[in-house]
Amino acid sequence: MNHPPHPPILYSFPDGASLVASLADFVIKAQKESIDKKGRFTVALSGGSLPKMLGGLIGNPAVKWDKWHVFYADERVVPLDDPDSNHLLCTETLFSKVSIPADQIHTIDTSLLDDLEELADMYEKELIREFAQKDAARFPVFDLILLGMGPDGHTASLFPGHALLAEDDRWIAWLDDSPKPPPKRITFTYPVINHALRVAFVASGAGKVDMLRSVLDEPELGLPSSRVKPASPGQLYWFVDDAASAAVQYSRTVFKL
Ligand SMILES: O=C1O[C@H](COP(=O)(O)O)[C@@H](O)[C@H](O)[C@H]1O
Repeated sequence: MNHPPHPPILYSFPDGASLVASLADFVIKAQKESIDKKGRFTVALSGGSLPKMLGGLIGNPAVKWDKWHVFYADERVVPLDDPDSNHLLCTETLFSKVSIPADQIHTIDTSLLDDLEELADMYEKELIREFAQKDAARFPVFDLILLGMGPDGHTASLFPGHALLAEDDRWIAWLDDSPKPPPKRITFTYPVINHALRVAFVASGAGKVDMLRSVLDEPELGLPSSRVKPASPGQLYWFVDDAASAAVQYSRTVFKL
């Protein structure tokens, strides 16, 4: 049975290098716990600035890439070789440099279907195949979901004021009116995000300073990133740099493994 969410844990680092290194340590620890328990590590990635923040994992012998099962928290519905594709970005930044078995990278294959609803259904069925029988849960329980936060407070493809913020049934949703281009997108819903064991936001730079303060200090605004509240035993983490957290009042923690 799930319980109310624990408060988020905020880790703020003086520079990008220490953020990248500590995020790698955190992911490796999560990976080890998951593999020790279940023999695999299920992780969802975002696009935007997130993939390059995983650079500390590349070439690290502690990472068991063959045990990784990778999904997308969201995807832009463009050809897979389009510069806007989250899959292309993750492939160029990470997958091409590590050895995750190809059938364990769960792409949202935008070339297969034109209809957004069918595409969302197809990906939902893929998640159901991977999780439902194994975990017998109403919603999948990811070991780790890695999210970014846009300057407007959006996360995955869940945007301020959008009707999808209220979606409480589907695992995967679609939209054709994203305020940030490209307009057509596929996204995890909150029930999926909030059932994960660990959710980690990664945000850096002064461009995020106002939004990070609003998300952490003014949850009553209901911004999309504030609505990420994994139910206990799940835990929400924020990995940020001091430039992004400069205006935050929320209590700080120095990350040490
Ligand atoms: O459009 C998107 O934006 C968010 C945030 O991107 P960032 O560059 O500000 O980190 C990203 O997490 C999401 O995957 C992407 O589709």
